[in-house]
Amino acid sequence: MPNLENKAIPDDEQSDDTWLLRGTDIEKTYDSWLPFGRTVDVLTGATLTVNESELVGIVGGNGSGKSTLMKILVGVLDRDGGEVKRQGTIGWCPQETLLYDRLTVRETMQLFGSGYGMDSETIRERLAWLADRFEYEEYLDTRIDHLSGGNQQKVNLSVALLHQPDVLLLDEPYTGFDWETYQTFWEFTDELAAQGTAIVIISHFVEEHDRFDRIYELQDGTLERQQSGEEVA
Ligand SMILES: Nc1ncnc2c1ncn2[C@@H]1O[C@H](COP(=O)(O)OP(=O)(O)OP(=O)(O)O)[C@@H](O)[C@H]1O
Repeated sequence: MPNLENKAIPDDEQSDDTWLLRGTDIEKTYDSWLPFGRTVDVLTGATLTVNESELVGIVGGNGSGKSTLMKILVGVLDRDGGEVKRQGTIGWCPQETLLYDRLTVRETMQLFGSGYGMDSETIRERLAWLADRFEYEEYLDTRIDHLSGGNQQKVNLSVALLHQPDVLLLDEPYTGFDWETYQTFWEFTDELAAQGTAIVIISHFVEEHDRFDRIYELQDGTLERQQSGEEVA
């Protein structure tokens, strides 16, 4: 295990009382299941801190390990080395929708909501609010496998938002959104950040970069801090 005690954290990320998510020296190798198959060293010491009210972007080429890192930060994938610390509740929107085809949208939210420990009335109210905001009220009794890809993605995102988590981890959450929904998404994330939510988004588009407080590029298994759009301007 790496020596975590001596790991330097840049000054602007040190604020001990406001951090909600910290990953330090995260390492991950995928072993091949085949006898002579290739092992992939995806993460070799990735470090980041996300504070309250921050919108942090993670960029990087295809296969650089962004989804792997996010799964480790969420806690759904084991790491080989390093440390992850979380404060508060987590909401995760995976790149591939993790929904049950045969459930309706309403049943999906009841299922995840009760998993989060929410009561039925709170789930109903929150779903009504999200469905109105992302404009899918007419599909609440439609089965997931009968929804369009964009509407499935809205439900996937809503599952992450349902319990109003303290930390949101979103893996390209707007894939398939139409322009209006895409704009709603960014307005909404700005509102959440203003209310104190810490948000991490895996992003591919350069045009989005000035929306972030901080951007990290994942390259060769580690995270390098990039200049955000505002800092460049
Ligand atoms: N379960 C797995 N077993 C073996 N290798 C894997 C597994 N999951 C991912 N990989 C490999 O790990 C590397 C990183 O994958 P990952 O999905 O984390 O990258 P990414 O940056 O999110 O890619 P993209 O931008 O294309 O979504 C890739 O080479 C991928 O093939």
